[in-house]
Amino acid sequence: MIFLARLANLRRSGNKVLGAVIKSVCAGHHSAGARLRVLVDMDGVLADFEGGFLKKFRDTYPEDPYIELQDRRGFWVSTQYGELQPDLCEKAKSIWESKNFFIELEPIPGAVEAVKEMVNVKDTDVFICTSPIKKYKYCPYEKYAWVEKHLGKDFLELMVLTRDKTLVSGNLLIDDKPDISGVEPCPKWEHVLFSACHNMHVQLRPPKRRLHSWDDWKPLLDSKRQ
Ligand SMILES: Cc1cn([C@H]2C[C@H](OP(=O)(O)O)[C@@H](CO)O2)c(=O)[nH]c1=O
Ligand SMILES: [Mg+2]
Repeated sequence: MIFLARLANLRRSGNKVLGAVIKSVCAGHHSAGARLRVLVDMDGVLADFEGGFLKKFRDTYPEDPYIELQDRRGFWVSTQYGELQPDLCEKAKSIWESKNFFIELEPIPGAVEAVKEMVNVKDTDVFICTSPIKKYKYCPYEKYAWVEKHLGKDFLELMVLTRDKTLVSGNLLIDDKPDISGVEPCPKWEHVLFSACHNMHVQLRPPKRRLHSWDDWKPLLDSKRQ
């Protein structure tokens, strides 16, 4: 703590080299030889929340308008549905608050294979970092059940359920939510935005980058080791 306070003082006093070191540590840079810790988000990255939502919404409310996946904008589904027609905000929420919504989500293409391979990569630790919804009756249980079903029992050990991902330390956080904030102003990880229908049009401010699909995960991890 004292060391960090001194570093912060040096930074304030304008020491450019140390300032850059602190900044790079804050940006999730990785020192050579150390293990790489990768936090993998669940909905929108491993599990197809958007596809599962649209299917169940249309089945449940066949008379109501809906938004095609290519027309989705903004992270929160209920916000865009509420803009389309006010009553659709609550109807949208009713879908992911229902029993079997989370467990029945299909895997995102390539996700299961990628994560199963990633856990066996040398010097790499993988955790599944996911936020449960506040209506907790089904969601937390079903998230565990989904992981067991698609990835296997051993992966239950790797689950981190939190509403605040800034509290979790890692080198990389692969997540489809464009803005991830919380009580920690300087999270350890570099957030890499996983491309999803709702964030395709979001312009990233450099040096922020994307993982366009699971096809590209190996070069991403390699880039953090250099
Ligand atoms: C309400 C809502 C939740 N979610 C996901 C994000 C969180 O999971 P995850 O952290 O695994 O991506 C979870 C709770 O908000 O549901 C969406 O992706 N879109 C939404 O509109
Ligand atoms: Mg997500």
